Amino acid sequence: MTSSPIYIATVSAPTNIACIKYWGKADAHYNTPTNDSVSVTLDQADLKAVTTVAASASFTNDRLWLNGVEEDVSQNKRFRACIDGVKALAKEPERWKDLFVHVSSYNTFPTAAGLASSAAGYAALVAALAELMDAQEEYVGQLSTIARQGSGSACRSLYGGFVAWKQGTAAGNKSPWDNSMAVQIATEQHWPEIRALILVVSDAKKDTSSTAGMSTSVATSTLLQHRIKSVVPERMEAIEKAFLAKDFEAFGQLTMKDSNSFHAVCMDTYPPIFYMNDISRMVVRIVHAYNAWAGDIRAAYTFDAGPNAVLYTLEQYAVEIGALMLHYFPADSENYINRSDYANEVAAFELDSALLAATDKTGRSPTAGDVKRMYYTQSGPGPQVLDMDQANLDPTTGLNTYAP
Ligand SMILES: Nc1ncnc2c1ncn2[C@@H]1O[C@H](COP(=O)(O)OP(=O)(O)OP(=O)(O)O)[C@@H](O)[C@H]1O
Ligand SMILES: C[C@@](O)(CCOP(=O)(O)OP(=O)(O)O)CC(=O)O
Repeated sequence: MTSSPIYIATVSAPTNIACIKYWGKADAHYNTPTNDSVSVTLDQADLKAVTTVAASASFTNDRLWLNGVEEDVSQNKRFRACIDGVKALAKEPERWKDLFVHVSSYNTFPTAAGLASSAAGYAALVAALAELMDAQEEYVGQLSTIARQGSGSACRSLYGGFVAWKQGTAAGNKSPWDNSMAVQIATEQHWPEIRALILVVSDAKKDTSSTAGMSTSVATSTLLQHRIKSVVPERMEAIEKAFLAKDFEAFGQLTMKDSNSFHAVCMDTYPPIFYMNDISRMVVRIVHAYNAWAGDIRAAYTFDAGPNAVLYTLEQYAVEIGALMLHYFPADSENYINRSDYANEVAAFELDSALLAATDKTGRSPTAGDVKRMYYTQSGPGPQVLDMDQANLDPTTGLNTYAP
C-alpha cells in the first residue's frame, strides 16, 4: 500500500459583531447583501473558531467535524463554495484541484446561538484553506468574497479592528459581485479603548436562521426597503467618521439606533420575527437609564439574530457597566464571566446609589438565571496561523482529534 502525504494547516479566526447590520440578500446565489454593513472584530483570546484543514490523495471525500462531531457536507453549498473558491486561487491549482479536504473546527463559545459562530467558522475555513494551498489574491479582499459565500458576515472576520462589508455591484469588475467584499476601516490599534461585554441570554439554537429571516424580510417588509435606501447609507458614513474620530457618543448612538432599526424590520416582517426577548429589552432599558444618569453615552447595546446583548463601551467604563449588569443579572455558575481579573474588579466595584435608584426605575430587580454567561472582550486582529501542535486533525490519518 502506498500512503500519500497529508498536507495540513491550522488557523484561528475571530467573531465580529455588527454596528450597522447586514439584513437582506440582494442575490441569494452569490450571497450578497442589500446594504453595506460594518462591525468590530472581537479578540480571539476570548472568542474564536479554530480550524484545521488537511488535503491528501488518500482521502476519498470531503469531510467536516464541527465541535468534534462529523457533519454531512455532501449537500452543503456554502462549504463547497469556500473549498472551490480557495482552490481556484491556489498558487499551484493543479496540485490541489483533485484532492479531497478534511476539516475539523471548534468554537470556544456557543455555536449557532446568535454569537456569530458562522462568521468565525467560515472565516477560519477560508483562511486555513488559503494557508494550506498558498492562495494568491488577485486583488485585496478577494478571499473575503469567498468567505462571504460561506456566511455573509464571515467576510468581515477576515480583518481585525473595524471592518465594513461593501455591498458591491451585480456587474462586478471581472465576474458578478466580485467587489462585494470586506474592507478594513481601521485596525484594532486605532481605538484600543473599545470594549465589548456580551450577555448570553440564551445559548440555544435560534428558531429562525438569519438566512430564512432575511428572505422573509426581503419578501414582506416595506420598512426594510426604507432602511436600505434612506437609513443605512447615511449611517455608514457617519459611523465610519465616528470610529475614526474615536467619538463614542456618535458611535454608540448609531450602533443602538441601527440595532433597533434591524429589530423593527424583523417586527415588520410578515409573519414577524422576534429575536429579542424580555431580558434583551430589559438590558436596553438599563443601558438607557445608565447613559441618562451619566449624561453621556457610556455604553451602547446591539443585538444580532438572537436575544444575546452585546454592549460596546470604553475601557474607563467597562468595570462600571459590568458591575451594573452583574447587579441585575447575578452569577449563578462558576466562571460566569470569562476573564477572572475583570470578574474580580466587577465584583468589588461599588455602584453609585443614585445610579441604582435610576436603573431600579426600569422595574428590574436582581435575579439570577436570566443571563447564562458574560464575555468581556475587546477588538482584535484577523485570522492567525497556528502551529502544528494546535491541529485538530491527526497528521498521520487526517481524522478528527478534537473532543469537546
Ligand atoms: N467553526 C465553524 N466551522 C464551520 N462552520 C461553522 C462553525 N461554526 C458554525 N458554523 C456553521 O454556522 C452555523 C451557525 O450559523 P448561524 O447563523 O445559525 O448562527 P450564528 O452564526 O451563531 O449566529 P448569527 O450569525 O446570527 O450571529 C452552524 O450550524 C454551522 O453550519
Ligand atoms: C444579524 C446579523 O448578525 C446577520 C448575520 O447574518 P449571517 O451572516 O449569519 O447570514 P448568512 O449570510 O445567511 O449566513 C447582522 C450582521 O452580522 O451584520
